[in-house]
Amino acid sequence: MRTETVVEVCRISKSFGRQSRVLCDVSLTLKRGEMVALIGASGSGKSTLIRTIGGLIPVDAAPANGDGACGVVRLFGLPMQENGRVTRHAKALRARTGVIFQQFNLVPRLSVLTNVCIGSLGQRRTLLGAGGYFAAEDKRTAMRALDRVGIAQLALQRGSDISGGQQQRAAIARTLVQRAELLLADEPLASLDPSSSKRVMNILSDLNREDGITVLVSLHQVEYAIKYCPRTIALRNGAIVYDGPSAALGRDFLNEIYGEESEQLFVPGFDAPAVHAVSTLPGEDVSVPATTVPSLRIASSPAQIDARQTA
Ligand SMILES: Nc1ncnc2c1ncn2[C@@H]1O[C@H](COP(=O)(O)OP(=O)(O)OP(=O)(O)O)[C@@H](O)[C@H]1O
Repeated sequence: MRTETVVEVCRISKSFGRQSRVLCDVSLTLKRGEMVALIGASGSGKSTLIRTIGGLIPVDAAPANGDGACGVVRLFGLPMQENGRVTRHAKALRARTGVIFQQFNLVPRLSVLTNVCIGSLGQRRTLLGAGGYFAAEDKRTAMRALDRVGIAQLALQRGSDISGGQQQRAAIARTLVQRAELLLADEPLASLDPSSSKRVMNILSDLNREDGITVLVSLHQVEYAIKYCPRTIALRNGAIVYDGPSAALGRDFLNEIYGEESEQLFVPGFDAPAVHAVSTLPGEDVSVPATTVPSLRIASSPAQIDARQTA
């Protein structure tokens, strides 16, 4: 049986106003059940790529001369973006896609429970009843989701009164209530301490393995990519410079890709472990000794990357 393609990005570029391009001819494919890290130095285009995949900002229209570019983003086989426009499928596709931002995920003055209940709005065909209250069943579902991410006891606190890590966990709970099949997490660890970061990554990893949710998570620190994500896509100046096993991302290799910028990607004192147990799809575990990873060339064209993905 062929594994379903959940995300297909075909040669997209993105510019803001007259600035030079922030994303340059980016292509990638994510299969159902993958957990993939997106790494890159500050300003490399990680957030922009995640936002274009989520249909939150339009990509540039493909050049009129064709030039081999197609400029399409497809989710679940349907176009989210084409011809420089977000398509009419966007609403339905967004309902299947959870997005977690670096911060400002919660409405501060609403309770954590209500914030999580908001995830159920995409499932509704009708508006909420008078007063905008959620039904008891919605609240029970939200409580189960909060329990799953370990913060059920905070349900009645205001969104503004819980810690950054707890806010990220509440945002993840909301995507559970939403029943998202694809989770796009844009630097969810950006403002968290190491212990909160590990907790958030463990939750994302559990959802990926246990529920088969496809996860694309952008990360500043490569150690989390290596520990939690079997595959990493690396951006530099808006272009993909590597797409392959995270196990290959040793200090030397990153230095080769990024030069001095690679220092931004490590926490001080970090050394890449020699062996990484990684899971490519739910239930499928493989151990990849770093020393046995074939010498990986840095991708210089989408064709090379595609060839590696299908190898
Ligand atoms: N709305 C916008 N208008 C103009 N420029 C933008 C906009 N959004 C992003 N940029 C620019 O695009 C480039 C890439 O930004 P982006 O936020 O995607 O990078 P990033 O890799 O996520 O960075 P960081 O890790 O610091 O969050 C930056 O130079 C940024 O200034």
